[in-house]
Amino acid sequence: MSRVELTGIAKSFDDLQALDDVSVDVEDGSFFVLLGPSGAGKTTTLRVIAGLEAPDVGDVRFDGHSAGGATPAERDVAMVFQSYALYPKQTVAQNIASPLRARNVGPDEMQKRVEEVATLLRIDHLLQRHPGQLSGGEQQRVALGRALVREPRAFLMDEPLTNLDVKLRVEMRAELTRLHRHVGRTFIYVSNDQAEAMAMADRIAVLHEGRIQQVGTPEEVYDHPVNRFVATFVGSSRMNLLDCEVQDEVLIGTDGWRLPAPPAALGHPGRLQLGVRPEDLSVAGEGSGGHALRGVVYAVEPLGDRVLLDVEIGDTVIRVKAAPTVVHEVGQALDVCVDLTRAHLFDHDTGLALSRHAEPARQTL
Ligand SMILES: Nc1ncnc2c1ncn2[C@@H]1O[C@H](COP(=O)(O)OP(=O)(O)OP(=O)(O)O)[C@@H](O)[C@H]1O
Repeated sequence: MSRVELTGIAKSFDDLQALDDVSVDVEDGSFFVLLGPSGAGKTTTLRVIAGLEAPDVGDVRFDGHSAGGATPAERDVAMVFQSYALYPKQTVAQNIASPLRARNVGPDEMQKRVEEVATLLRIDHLLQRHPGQLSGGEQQRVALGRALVREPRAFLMDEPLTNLDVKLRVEMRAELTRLHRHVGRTFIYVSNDQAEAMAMADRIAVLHEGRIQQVGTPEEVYDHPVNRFVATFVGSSRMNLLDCEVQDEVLIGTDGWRLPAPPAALGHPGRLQLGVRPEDLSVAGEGSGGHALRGVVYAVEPLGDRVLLDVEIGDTVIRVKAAPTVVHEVGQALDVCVDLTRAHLFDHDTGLALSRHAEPARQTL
């Protein structure tokens, strides 16, 4: 059992507020990702959970009991870092066994547990090697093995895949989710890579400048971002933002375009931003209908299964994921169709989403 709750955590380093009123509830056995850019406060949050950093304000609870002044060892959590921190002079088997040696586990039991963990991580053939004889991915598995062998109540992982090459990262993502299902323990995983978070998490907490922006399933943060930061941080291609305002049930773009105003925009005075993901845009005449923006192709990036088009709409360049079947050329004029049922609206000044998901337009222009 290990439910981890943070309530109203604040932490400052001198005059820098690293965490501000951070509250999250991590369910027992879930794969919870703390996602945010560099400096957002992710590692500090993990260190507060581990007991390596004392919060100025707030409480950490494990299964409903306050961790108070409990030491890291008393909290019984295992940390895995991006640097593997293996003992270079010890074999893989000795490295994995090191937490058990510290707990005076007998040699037979120790060997059995090390072999079980090594089999699970598919490094059982490497047990007699030293870390210097291993690839980065294998070293990371040994570091995971050392955390797994003690069967802690929760695993805290701080960007453990950062040092691996892209292919290995993707492979290890799948390994970690398999491992999580197998051990059934709580994983709290820090990442600045939204794709990693989307692929692995049961739930994601998006952190920015020390504050939790949103907590939800990957689908919730992707489809219903609560503000512009979450909307643009989550997604492999950045969400397009177009400045506009609403007049008489029409969204009027600063760049001169007009679209039917989604209900959420009606009656909202002042400046807005229309947010549309590249996959919710298409080139007119390529199959999908919708309301169109007139533009000129600025750049073309073929990806094989899709073509990324940068299109100038007035002074704004937006990105469109287009079908690869039609050839597009720089300078070509075209109409970009907007799927308004998938569009988002933000208050220009506060960045807050007007509605969590805009409804289909009420009128057709
Ligand atoms: N011991 C410390 N002393 C002073 N400032 C610190 C300390 N630890 C963290 N900070 C500052 O607190 C802020 C949050 O740091 P933290 O390491 O938690 O961010 P992060 O989201 O994990 O970033 P990264 O992805 O770069 O590791 C940063 O501005 C950082 O410089």
